[in-house]
Amino acid sequence: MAALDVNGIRCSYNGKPVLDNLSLRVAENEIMCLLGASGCGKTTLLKAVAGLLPVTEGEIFIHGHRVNGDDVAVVPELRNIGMIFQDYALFPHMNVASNVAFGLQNKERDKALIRSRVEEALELVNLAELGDRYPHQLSGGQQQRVAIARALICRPRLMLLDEPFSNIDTQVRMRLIGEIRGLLKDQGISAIFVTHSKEEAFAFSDRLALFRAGHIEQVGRPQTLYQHPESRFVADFLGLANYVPATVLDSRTLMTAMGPIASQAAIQAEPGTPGQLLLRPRQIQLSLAEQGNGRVLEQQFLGAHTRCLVECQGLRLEVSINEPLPAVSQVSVGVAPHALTFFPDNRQGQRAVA
Ligand SMILES: Nc1ncnc2c1ncn2[C@@H]1O[C@H](COP(=O)(O)OP(=O)(O)OP(=O)(O)O)[C@@H](O)[C@H]1O
Repeated sequence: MAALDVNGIRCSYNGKPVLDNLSLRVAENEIMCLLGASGCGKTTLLKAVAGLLPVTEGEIFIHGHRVNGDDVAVVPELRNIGMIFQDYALFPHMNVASNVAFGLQNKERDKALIRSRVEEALELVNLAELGDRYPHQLSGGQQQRVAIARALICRPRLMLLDEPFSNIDTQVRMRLIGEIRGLLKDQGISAIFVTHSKEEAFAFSDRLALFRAGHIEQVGRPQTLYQHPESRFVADFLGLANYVPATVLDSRTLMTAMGPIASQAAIQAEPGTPGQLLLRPRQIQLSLAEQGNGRVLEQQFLGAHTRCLVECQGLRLEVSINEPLPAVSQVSVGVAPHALTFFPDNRQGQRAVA
């Protein structure tokens, strides 16, 4: 059974539609990321799932139970959902333990039980020692952990996180993301996580849904979307993309200005079809060669890798290499063996075929 099933929902604000016939399924113990530009409807979907916004059409099931509709309208507090927001929303006048206990106090009267559940939740987020502190005495990362402990104390089976890491500085962010991901996995909690940042989406999610103006453009594993986007919109959103004009030679080969390029998977287009080959900066290989077909125009050493702008047969290619090359280099430009992604020119919306 899925943790969440959203079937063809529509939501609007003041009569203006924001989500249009949107469907999404989240499996048990899966972390799904909603990624997309500002205003495309990510938070609106979270609100609809949480029951904070009416759904005008469609169905929402949480762990198999329908939660919306004329005859069933499950209120937010009965949906067994934990929610975490960007601004942590901690009460400044309450210490950490009281902030964490807050979620449970409406549901539970046994004070000893509440105390032990607070301890358990604080231990899970590595804050066991800080129960007496107040929010202003904590770092951003620690405040976010308190917010997570407060959501965990009610033992939700589905967690909704709306840009939970955007106020955390970059040094701490990736570590916190790894920790929270591990925690959700250990506790068997499914999650939906909203972000603008593709790095966060890649690091945190099992699958990601890329939004575009109220609908989902593509959903799948982060690596699949990055390496095999179904549209140029997805390709461009997820990172730097080179497009090399190409023509299908046969089901395994494209002809380009750089010569024939072999694909490790079949290309689903007729021989002779013109289009664009997608090459990520890491999929292009350079080797120093005096008679090479390329020339390095620009280089930027960026620490973990070097960005290189290369001119090759009239094309300008963004390439990512480990170490900088000697200045004014002539290079031979090749393509790392992989299953090529090809966008035929005549397809509507430039859908990919391989
Ligand atoms: N309460 C509201 N009343 C009217 N319009 C709203 C309201 N909340 C959101 N909207 C509009 O609905 C659209 C979707 O908003 P939503 O908050 O879901 O986007 P988002 O993808 O989460 O954006 P962001 O990444 O900036 O948070 C936007 O055009 C927004 O202006």
